[in-house]
Amino acid sequence: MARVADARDGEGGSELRSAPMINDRFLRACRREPVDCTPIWMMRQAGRYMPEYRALRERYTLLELCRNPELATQVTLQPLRLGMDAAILFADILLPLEPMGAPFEFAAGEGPVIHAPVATKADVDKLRVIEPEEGLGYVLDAIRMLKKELKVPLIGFAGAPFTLASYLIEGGKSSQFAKAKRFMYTQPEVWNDLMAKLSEVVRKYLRKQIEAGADAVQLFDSWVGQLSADDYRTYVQPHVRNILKDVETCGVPVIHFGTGTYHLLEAQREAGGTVIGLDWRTPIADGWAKVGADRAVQGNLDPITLLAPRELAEKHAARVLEQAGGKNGHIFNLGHGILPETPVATVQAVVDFVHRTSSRS
Ligand SMILES: Cc1c2[nH]c(c1CCC(=O)O)Cc1[nH]c(c(CCC(=O)O)c1C)Cc1[nH]c(c(CCC(=O)O)c1C)Cc1[nH]c(c(C)c1CCC(=O)O)C2
Repeated sequence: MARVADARDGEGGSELRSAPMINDRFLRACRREPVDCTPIWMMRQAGRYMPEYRALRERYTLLELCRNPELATQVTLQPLRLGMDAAILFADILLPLEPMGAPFEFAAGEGPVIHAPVATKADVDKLRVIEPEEGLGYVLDAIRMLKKELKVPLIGFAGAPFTLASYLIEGGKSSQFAKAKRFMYTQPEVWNDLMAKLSEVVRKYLRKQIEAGADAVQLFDSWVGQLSADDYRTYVQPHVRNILKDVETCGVPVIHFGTGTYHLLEAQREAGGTVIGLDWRTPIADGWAKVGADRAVQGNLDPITLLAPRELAEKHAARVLEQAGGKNGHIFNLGHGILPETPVATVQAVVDFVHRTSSRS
């Protein structure tokens, strides 16, 4: 742990400010060390499927929850009653866009809406490469607050440049990413500038999250599976590599996540990451073979199986564990975020099932 503490805090006081960590099986698995049982957490584990989250959302908007460190702390802690082995900071990948000069809102039923989507070189030139304290200090405050409370590791995160650029250019959610890809093909130099600016912000932001106390960080490249392997290597990989190679020197695990990425796993591995995320389309054993035995893997239950009868969800969870083969270096997770209509009882059942059936003792 000394390595982690050193990298984390220039003031040398982070360990004193933190509550003692009692359960570190998530961090051990990230480092491919032996564990007493397979650790589990779930992407979007704090969210609308939980009644206590919905109750808070009646009083506050999503952005209000994110921007208030006390509320963000409270929401981050909510799912831990289900026995998760890690907490993920409550925030959103889009938060850096506003201080960079691209304000947005979450419109009911529509997802994010960027007020002025990026279309031209002038739009890219206007975006500011901010320092994280400038405009994102509330996220760092929430991390410091959480570290006083937590008995499990805290995961910080950021969006990867392709996924952020796709929201900026599309103006919101998209299915084919036609605007973003057209931009990439028709204005490759401007694309490169945009990716470089986003990467620099993300690199600094992840470093600051680690300094504030994050025990691991995850880079969400949720939509990068839309690209061919060639295009990934040309237009995206150098930027992701710049982020990951730098952040890896902080000494905490870095999780590199995407969906629909079976064809990209080798290229993602080259770009970096202590742990590579796999979605449910990729059998863990196949994905792990592509990613290499020197990396840990995270995944990959289909989130929709949590809407099935509990026994079936458990059967799918058993299959994930079986494919991971009880090897060191598997972190159980969903292949993507949990759906709002998921029954809490099924989440609880799967967490208990994974702990019970993967027990090494
Ligand atoms: C693409 C992306 C976003 N945000 C995020 C991603 C990458 C992961 C992924 O692919 O799902 C990441 C994210 N967003 C949120 C978290 C919190 C931490 C967690 O528990 O995982 C994390 C890690 C809160 C949130 N961010 C959002 C919610 C929905 C909640 C609400 O309205 O209260 C939550 C809990 C809103 C959001 N935020 C985003 C979208 C597209 C939406 C709307 C879609 C939806 O409604 O589910 C952008």
